[in-house]
Amino acid sequence: MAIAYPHFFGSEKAKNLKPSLMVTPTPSPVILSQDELKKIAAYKAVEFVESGMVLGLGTGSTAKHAIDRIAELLRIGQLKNIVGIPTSSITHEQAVSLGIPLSDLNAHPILDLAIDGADEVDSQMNLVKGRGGSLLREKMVEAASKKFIVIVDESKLVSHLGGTGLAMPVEIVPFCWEFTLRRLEMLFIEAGCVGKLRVVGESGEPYVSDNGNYIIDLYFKSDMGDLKEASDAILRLAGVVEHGMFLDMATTVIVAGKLGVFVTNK
Ligand SMILES: O=C[C@H](O)[C@H](O)[C@H](O)COP(=O)(O)O
Repeated sequence: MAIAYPHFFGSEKAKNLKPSLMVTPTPSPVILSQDELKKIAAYKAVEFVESGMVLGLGTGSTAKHAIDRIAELLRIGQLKNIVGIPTSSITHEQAVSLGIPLSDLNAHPILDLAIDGADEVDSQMNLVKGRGGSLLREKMVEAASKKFIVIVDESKLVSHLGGTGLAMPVEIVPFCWEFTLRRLEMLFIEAGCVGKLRVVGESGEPYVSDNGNYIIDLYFKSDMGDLKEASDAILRLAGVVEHGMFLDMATTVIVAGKLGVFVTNK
């Protein structure tokens, strides 16, 4: 057994986690692309899917591989009677095109398992999600799942959330969005927080989520502090719908990297 990424899942901070098991060594000296690593993690996660499950279907380039694999196993009869709950319109479209039977949280308020990617994973299995804009539906579906497997390539591992200089997304209502953006920045003034309205490409037009909302991407110059306090403070702001920190939600993280595939459970 090998401890995966000792500075993350083997660290003092992570002692509530079961040691990671390296389940598959990556064939050496093959150099795998990031997308190939995402696919390896996704396929490993699908090994946990059983016939008859109600499944949360994540969003993004990693989750897409998992959905392709689930559809393939359904087609060849290795999986049966799966019901998928999609976390975005794009995942809904992908699943429909692959013939995966779908439903929603109204009909299935408790899911057996959700599988999704992440933008950042820390040593406590806390996540940043939503750089693809789907954080709200993802959080609703994944919070309703008995198990939530996160699938990432090793580039997503971070020592603390928001510390990569990359975005921590917050979904807000469009009404007076600049006001909400300033309030968000004020919350984290000591961390040098700068908020930017997400726009579509070069158009300058606001990106609109599946729920008709805008996304503010928060960038931090230094640590945003206690994550639970940060989460509560963001959610207390009127105008905020949800944020992309997924705290204490993942039950398993599957990391594919240069050394192999590692599965860590809570
Ligand atoms: O909104 C997007 C989702 O949270 C994705 O799961 C996340 O951005 C990771 O995406 P990817 O697998 O493409 O890196």
